[in-house]
Amino acid sequence: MAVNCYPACPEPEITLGMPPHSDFGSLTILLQSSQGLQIMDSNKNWISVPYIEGALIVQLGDQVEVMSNGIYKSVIHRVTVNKDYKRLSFASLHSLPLHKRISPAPELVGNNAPAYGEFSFNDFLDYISSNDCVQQRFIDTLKKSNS
Ligand SMILES: O=C(O)CCC(=O)C(=O)O
Ligand SMILES: [Fe+2]
Repeated sequence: MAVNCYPACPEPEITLGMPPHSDFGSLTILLQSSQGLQIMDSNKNWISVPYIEGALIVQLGDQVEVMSNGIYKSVIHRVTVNKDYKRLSFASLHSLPLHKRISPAPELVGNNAPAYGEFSFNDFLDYISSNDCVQQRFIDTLKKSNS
């Protein structure tokens, strides 16, 4: 579980509360205290997720994208800030075990080559400790050129 706190910001137009990313795990279940979450659509436009009191937002993560061989995409999202009030979010992050090696399900690959390479949580940790994750997401490093 991650609890995120975004203080009110005097110049919200020149910063972000959280930069664009997709979550590493399989599923994220999120509760937000006010609007701020944005998701990227297929045309690369940012769409604000409406605030509905008490609603839980479910997002797919990178593990589902890889296991489904790209049939389901992980959600690229970011968080904006505002100048009037503090925002909180509670993210319940669901992931396969840390040592588990994850790869596209053969049933979904069919006769084609898999679109993603295999990875584990350790590979992900190595990547985020030595790379700029805003420039390139970890999942992009797993994509095969045939995808
Ligand atoms: O604050 C939010 O709405 C999103 C938080 C988030 O993306 C995360 O914890 O990974
Ligand atoms: Fe996230």
